[in-house]
Order: sequence, then structure tokens, then C-alpha cells
Amino acid sequence: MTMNDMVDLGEFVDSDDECDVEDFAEDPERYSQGLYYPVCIGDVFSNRYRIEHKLGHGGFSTVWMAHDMLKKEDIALKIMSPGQPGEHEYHMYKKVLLAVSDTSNLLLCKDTFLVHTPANTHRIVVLPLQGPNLRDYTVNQPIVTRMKGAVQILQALSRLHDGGIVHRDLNSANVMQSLRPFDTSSIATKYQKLGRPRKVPVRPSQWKEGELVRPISATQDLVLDTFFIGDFGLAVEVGTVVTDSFQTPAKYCAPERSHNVDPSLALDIWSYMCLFAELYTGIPLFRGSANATAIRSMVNYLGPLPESWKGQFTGGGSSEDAWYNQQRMPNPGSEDLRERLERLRPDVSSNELDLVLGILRWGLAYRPEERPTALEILQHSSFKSLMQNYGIKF
Ligand SMILES: Nc1ncnc2c1ncn2[C@@H]1O[C@H](COP(=O)(O)OP(=O)(O)OP(=O)(O)O)[C@@H](O)[C@H]1O
Repeated sequence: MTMNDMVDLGEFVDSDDECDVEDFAEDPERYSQGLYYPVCIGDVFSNRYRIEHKLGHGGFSTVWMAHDMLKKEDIALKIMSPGQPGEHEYHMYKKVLLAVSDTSNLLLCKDTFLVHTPANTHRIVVLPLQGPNLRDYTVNQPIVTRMKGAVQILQALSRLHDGGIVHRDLNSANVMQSLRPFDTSSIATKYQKLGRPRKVPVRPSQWKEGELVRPISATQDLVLDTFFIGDFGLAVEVGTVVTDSFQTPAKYCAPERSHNVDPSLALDIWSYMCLFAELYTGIPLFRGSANATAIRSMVNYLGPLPESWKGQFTGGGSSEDAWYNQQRMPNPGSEDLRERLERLRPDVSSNELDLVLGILRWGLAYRPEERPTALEILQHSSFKSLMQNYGIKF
């Protein structure tokens, strides 16, 4: 490492460019509330992990790229908010490692430690470094890569389910693609590839300085065709009665979860199907950030919900009788699922559309007990034929 490498801590942008950083960063209020731990580029944790860049954030964490000075490798540090959710996630990493015999394509914790603030304790988990998540990156990729992703995610899910674990939060922000290995010995080379950190100070200043940093944006040549499922923060063992109200974003959340039904492996199959459709078309299948809006969009494409669910809606806001009306006619002029696929994939044959529609209708059965398992989809001739169309054998 050269002297220059050691002192390159990125750049504070001037006030005109602050929104270029803030629009991509976490809500700074959460630092004042003690939910996020303030971090600066160059900070060293556990005498070992030197922060070099930002990777992303979620509701319960900020995620940073760091260099493990002991092992001389780049890793990701996920710094959890204080409290139970972070501890649960750590506990689930341990459970997955014990219960799942083949953990390929699952993003699991390599190390963990605690850091303390004057008021709180935060758990930090060390994860293998990955590249962009699907939410931010899917559309940039060729369809063959996206279909490889669809297979790998399903294989990973099948392994997780074999170990009796429900992920509960499978969505495009929790699937990441690997980065091509590059020279990790020089910060200059890394910043050349990933962009130099652009940052603004966390205001008001905390008990320790902190920075909002725009996350890395990897160029296409750096991103590999290898996909990982991460974020086990909501995962549970099969059969667990869930009392918290946390759920995956409405667009990916199976409708039974807003109708009083406990999570099962089939919940992940629904979310997987939403991802599969998104990978196939390049955009999310259902719309809406609220459960009621997402359900309206499901009913539009898949028809009415089971009549027996009427009166059970717990998804926030009010339900509509029309969702459960078995005689419901499609809204005049609204697009059905086939028309939507035809519009978004005008390049494919009608035979292929039949395969995709068949897979979607099968996996998106409303009643969880009617949905196939991950293994059944992987072994089904329609799924195999579809993948063969893209030269993918597995
Ligand atoms: N190992 C990693 N390598 C690279 N980027 C990562 C890694 N882990 C997480 N990220 C990035 O950070 C983002 C947030 O991570 P994650 O979803 O695990 O946080 P979270 O707080 O649990 O989120 P949520 O609000 O969904 O619960 C991800 O969408 C991804 O872009």
C-alpha cells in the first residue's frame, strides 16, 4: 500500500451536489435516533476491518465495504441497528449454517462482533463482499444472465428449504450478484473500478463523526453471473408462529400473509415467482408499496382471492369485496397476464409464453398448500424447457 492509498478517504461533495449523495443514502434522522452507527471512510473496526466504501442500507442496517487487513481481502460489514432484529438475524445465520448442508448461493456471516455507543450496542456481521442487488441492477443485464439468476436463486431457495428455513423476505433488494475479483491491495485501483466515495457529513454531528456515502456502482464488466440470497433478518424455522408485523415489501409478499395465515415455505415460493417474473420481463410483476394496492394488482392478473379469506384482511387499510368475488369480470381495457408478457417480451414465441404463463400460474396459486416446492419447479419440464431456450442446463 502506498502513502497515497492510505490517505484517500474519498471526497466531500459541495453543497450543490449533496442531493447526489443524499438521494442514495440512508435517512440521516436514524443516526440522531441512535438506530444507525455513525461511520466514516477510513474507520477501523475490531483492529482489523478498514472501511473503504459504502454498499447499501436497509431498514435495520448500513452496509459498508471494508478491507480485512488480517486476511487481506475485501468484505462487507453489516452494522445492525441495536436490539432484537439484529440479534435475530445473527441467530438465523448460525441456524442456517447448522441446518443447511449445502449453503452455495446463500450469503452467510463469516464473523461477528459488537460495538458500543454511549447509549446502545450494535451487532456487526462480516459477510462476503457482493456486487449490486437485483433491484438496482436487473434491467441492465442480458436476458440469459437474468435467467441464470432465476435458476440459481431457486436452487439456493431449495437448499434453504431442505434445511427447514423460511426466508420470509425474498425480494429484489436481497439478491446480490458477485463481483469479479480484482486487485484488493490498492485503494487507488479499487476506487478506479468502483468510483471514489462521494460523501456528506452526517448532521447534526453525533457522539462520533459519521458520513453519508453514495454506494458503489459497479460497471457491467465487474459483475459476474453468480447470484446470492442474503439478509436472513426475517428468516424463521418452519412452523414458527410469527408474532412480529415485519414483512417483505408488498409487491413480493404472498397474499395469505395479509389474511392471517402463518408463514410457510410456500411464502418464499410466492416471492420467488415475483422475482422470476421480474427477471423474465425486467420489471416487477405487481405494483404498490401497500398490501392493499399490491393485492389489487394481483387480483387484476390472477383473478379473485379465495372466497373463504373474505373478512380476514389484516394488511392495513380496508379490503374490497371485489377481491373475493368469484364472478368478478376483469376491468374493461385492463391487460391480462398474457398480454402483459407479450408487451414486455415481444421477442419471444407463443410457445415460450405458454411455458412462462404455466409456471407463473402454478407458482402463484393463492392457497399456499397448492403452490409447488422449489424442487418441484426445478424438476418440472416447463421450467427446464424454458431454461433450455436460453442455453441453460442444470
Ligand atoms: N454482502 C454484501 N455485499 C454487497 N452489498 C451488500 C451486502 N449485503 C448487503 N448489501 C447491500 O446492502 C443493502 C441492504 O442490505 P440488507 O438488505 O441485508 O439490509 P437490511 O437492513 O436487512 O434490509 P431490510 O430493510 O430489507 O431488512 C442490500 O440491498 C445490498 O445492496
